[in-house]
Amino acid sequence: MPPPAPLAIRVGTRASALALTQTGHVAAVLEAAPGLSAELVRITTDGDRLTGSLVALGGTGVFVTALRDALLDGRCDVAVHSLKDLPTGAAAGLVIAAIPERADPRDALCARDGLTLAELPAGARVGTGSPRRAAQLLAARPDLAVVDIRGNVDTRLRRVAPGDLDAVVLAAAGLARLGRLAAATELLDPAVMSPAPGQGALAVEARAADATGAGDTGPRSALARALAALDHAPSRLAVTAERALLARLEAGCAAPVGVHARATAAGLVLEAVVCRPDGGAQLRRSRTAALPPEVPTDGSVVAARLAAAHALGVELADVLLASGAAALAGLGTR
Ligand SMILES: NCc1[nH]cc(CCC(=O)O)c1CC(=O)O
Repeated sequence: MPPPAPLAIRVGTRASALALTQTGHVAAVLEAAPGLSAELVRITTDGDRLTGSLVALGGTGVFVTALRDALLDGRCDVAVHSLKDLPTGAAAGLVIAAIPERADPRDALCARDGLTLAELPAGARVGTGSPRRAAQLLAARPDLAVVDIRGNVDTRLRRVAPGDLDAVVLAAAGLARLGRLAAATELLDPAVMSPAPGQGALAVEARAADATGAGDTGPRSALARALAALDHAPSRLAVTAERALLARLEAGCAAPVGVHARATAAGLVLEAVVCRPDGGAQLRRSRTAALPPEVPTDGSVVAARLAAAHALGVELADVLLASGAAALAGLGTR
């Protein structure tokens, strides 16, 4: 008998250069899995169509709602998102089936003439559309003029030009995926510029029914197995803590909140900042959780480690809330 035709997986993606690069990586992994082939399905989201500032668009979900709708009505089988654009609230019927190995979560300063943040002249004009980046820039350098910008990575990089901006701040991961990391003049220390929750990570979303059953033998389980193999446990652990903090703070991706999780010998260290939008005040706090020792093959240990990471995010959020984070950053009011 000839081998069965591969199961064709339709991979939903936004059509930006960054999204196509990210999705291409995931599609290539699925294509290489036994029994699968992959094709891209381009979906236009509100975040691509509308040109207002991100804050005015309402923040949460502008880049993902159309992709989720396409998954739910069967126009695609998996959808690839930048995890930091994915709202923390669960979508009924969908799961984050894989979080591939995370790239560098840091933000990058892309300045003229190779300048670093400390070297920018007084009053320099720095572009970002992110309240989180704006507030931390101003906290580090109150003399800077922060300019609200939008657009894809290349559009933003082009704004660094005589008579326009002296610098922009972009995610290092996005620059790297586009082959533009050379434009970075400084990778900003998270102690100065705490990244967005989940920055640098991708989320592969799928219908719950397709992502379970990795142990079965039917054709559908080939997808479940491939997604499980694509998942990177340390990355999922880190972003679980970061997103638990974001959810507990009731902060969207447009909130002036930064957080960064890293694994150390002592356990998972979570460091977060909540800023007043003008950068005039910020709360920086950190907590560490000792995790149960890793046993990758034991599902209950994996679940216990994720639960501990989630609890760490909630705990650190509560520390911040007890210190006045909600009033400082205007959380829960949008
Ligand atoms: N909101 C836009 C967006 N979503 C994900 C990335 C970069 C890649 C990543 O963080 O994974 C970017 C661009 C940027 O912030 O510079």
